[in-house]
Amino acid sequence: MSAKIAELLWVEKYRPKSLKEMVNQEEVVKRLMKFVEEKNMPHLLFAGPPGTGKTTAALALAHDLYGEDWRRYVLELNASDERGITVIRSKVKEFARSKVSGDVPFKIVILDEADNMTADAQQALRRIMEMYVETTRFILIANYASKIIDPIQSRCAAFRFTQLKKEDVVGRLEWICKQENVTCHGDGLEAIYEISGGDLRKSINILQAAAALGEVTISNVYKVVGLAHPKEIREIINLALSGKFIEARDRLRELMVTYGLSGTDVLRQMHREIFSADLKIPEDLRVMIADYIGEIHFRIVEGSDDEIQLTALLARLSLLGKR
Ligand SMILES: Nc1ncnc2c1ncn2[C@@H]1O[C@H](COP(=O)(O)OP(=O)(O)OP(=O)(O)O)[C@@H](O)[C@H]1O
Repeated sequence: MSAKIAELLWVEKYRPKSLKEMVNQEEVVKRLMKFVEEKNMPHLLFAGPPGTGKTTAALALAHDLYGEDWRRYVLELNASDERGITVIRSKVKEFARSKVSGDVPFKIVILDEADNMTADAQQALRRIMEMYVETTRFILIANYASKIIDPIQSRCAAFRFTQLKKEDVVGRLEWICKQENVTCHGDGLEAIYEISGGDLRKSINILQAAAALGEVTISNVYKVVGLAHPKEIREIINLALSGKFIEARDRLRELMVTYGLSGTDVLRQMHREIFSADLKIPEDLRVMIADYIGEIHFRIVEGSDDEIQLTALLARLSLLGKR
């Protein structure tokens, strides 16, 4: 990626350069720092959910081992793009050929998305790892360690990355806003976390898109991800339950046009709101609505008309409210 693009994308701009800048993943960072201290390490396997810092940790480890010049000693490959094991073999061969200088006696090959390789390709990879072990260490990155064949797993020290916690994600987003001089609101940042879970890459991308609309408010966040504000969904449910069927239907139409929502988008959001403490309705009502949503969802997926089905759902809610 060119330096210019990296500067434009906040995920790259704010990617920690050194291990000590990583957010959370304390156990992992502590063990990696030991390798830096000893200037030695085995092959490594990083596994865990997307956007939790696996690639970042691999690059930061290289930075801390080799210093500012680290890129000379690192070969980054994407196992799923450059699928052919022959490509990997020839690139690694070429890379491992030149001698390492300095006090770290090996270079590093980072193989991203290693779990997308077929078992055969992994067998070939294992042989490559053995062949160049004198001069090269591999860092394999995967979402699922279980998809990596046993012989490779047993040759690697395994590191498990965990989903980042809410306070970690929100804290990091707040810090980025400060660096960028962007105004952010607490509920906007929390909404980002709700949408992206502990995936910090996704969170930072949403943050940047929302900031481009001015401020990071909850409505800008929902706008950029193409979802309705949960409050608006709850209002529609409440309108229907209180018998204001026509008004509920008009609001729903408006919402779908504004946010470009499909029938299943609406149902998914309604389904989420049914479990929200902010929707003040008795539990037996939640049970019935959840049941209706399931039925309507099935009909839409089977090809029934979005508008007719959503209107039917609102009609049922209106009748329920009249019980
Ligand atoms: N633990 C973390 N500390 C600080 N920033 C992080 C962390 N995890 C992720 N990020 C941010 O998210 C971006 C993506 O992270 P990274 O590429 O390391 O994810 P990954 O775990 O390798 O994900 P994937 O499995 O999708 O490749 C980074 O550029 C960085 O800005």
